[in-house]
Amino acid sequence: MSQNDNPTLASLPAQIAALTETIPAPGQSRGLDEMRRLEALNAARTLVAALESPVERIIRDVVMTPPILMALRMGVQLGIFSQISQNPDHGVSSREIADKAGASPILVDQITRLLAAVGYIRQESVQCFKPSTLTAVIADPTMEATTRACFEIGNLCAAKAPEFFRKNSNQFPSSATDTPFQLAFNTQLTYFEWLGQNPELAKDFQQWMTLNQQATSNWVDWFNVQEHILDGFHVTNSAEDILLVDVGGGEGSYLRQFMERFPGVSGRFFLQDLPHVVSSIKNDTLPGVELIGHDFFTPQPIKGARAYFMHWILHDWSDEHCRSILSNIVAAMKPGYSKLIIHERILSDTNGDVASASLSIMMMVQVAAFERSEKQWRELLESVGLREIRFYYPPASGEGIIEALL
Ligand SMILES: C[S@@+](CC[C@H](N)C(=O)[O-])C[C@H]1O[C@@H](n2cnc3c(N)ncnc32)[C@H](O)[C@@H]1O
Repeated sequence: MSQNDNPTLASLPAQIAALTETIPAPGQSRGLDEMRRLEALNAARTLVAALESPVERIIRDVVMTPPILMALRMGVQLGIFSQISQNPDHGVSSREIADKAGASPILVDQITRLLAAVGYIRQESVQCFKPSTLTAVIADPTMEATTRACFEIGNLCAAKAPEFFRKNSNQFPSSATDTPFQLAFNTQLTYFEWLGQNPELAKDFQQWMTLNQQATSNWVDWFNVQEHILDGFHVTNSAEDILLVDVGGGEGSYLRQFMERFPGVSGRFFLQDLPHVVSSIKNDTLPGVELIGHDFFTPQPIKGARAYFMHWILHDWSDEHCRSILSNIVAAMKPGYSKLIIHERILSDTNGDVASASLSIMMMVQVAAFERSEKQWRELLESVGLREIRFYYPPASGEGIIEALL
């Protein structure tokens, strides 16, 4: 019996289409719970891998990925997503997009053709487009900023990486001032020093941080903050009641999340980051938070807090730099009381996930750093005298919590 005679295989396209129809739209009340959704997504990816030939897969990754990324970046630059999402009923023509952007119509045609083919916009008729489910999402200013930041910086570093590694005999970058980033941007500055001199991209970068926070599971919902932080908090009704210091806290999205989840808890909250970041935070966006311009390579000025929190800080630095950052916090911690709370990926030693492995490569090519496994975290924290190191994993996937005491 040929495969075409096998009734199960012959009806495969119809079976998959019928199954697809049963999946509720995101946010619908009878939607899948998050665990089930991720399990189903993995199963669907296995199905695609079974159907796609190896050569098709390789061509998709190697040949098609760069133009798709470029079309997404150009979609932002030409205002394609915002225009189409603002005109859901009538749709927008290539000519209208070109006129508004001052671009040549044939350039717009090139970009819209690919964007429609990959589902970011929907083709209504010849050269006329309406929103798909992705259009309004990518037209959001945070998402557009993320697209710019990841393309302008991350993509360029990745593109320069093979040349960089050829020149350095394929060794892991030895310092944050000698990575594909410096080659790509022809600079001797580190990534963060360079951002300090490029305010537009620095703003986009902080938006990307906010997006990451919105897109990943919320640590205050799954980590037992009450038991691990609040229950042991000494309240003396004095200026010494410091609950949380967010070290390198960016624009404060994680602090805001904490305060919204636990409104009314007593104690002081601090946000620290480089002066150019802190000074860009608008006063009314973080009520109740004390802002401090602080370089975490210098002594920690806030002593004896209940918790020192860091998200996406240590993965930006080599072990040597991390020891310096950590030692400054350790010197401020009250033994047996202050907790270090690190919110980062914890790499598994086998069968790693795509997101963690990709982020680790991004860290390597931009800042000579990497994501860490449990063993690497433990060795790092023990090397600065921390103890009672515990690991907590989110319910589905994403970033964990590493807790330590002095
Ligand atoms: C990857 S971002 C994470 C920001 C924030 N924790 C979040 O998750 O949204 C790293 C942060 O470290 C800050 N940073 C870099 N070097 C620093 C330094 N020497 N001292 C203090 N903050 C620094 C950057 O400005 C940036 O906001």
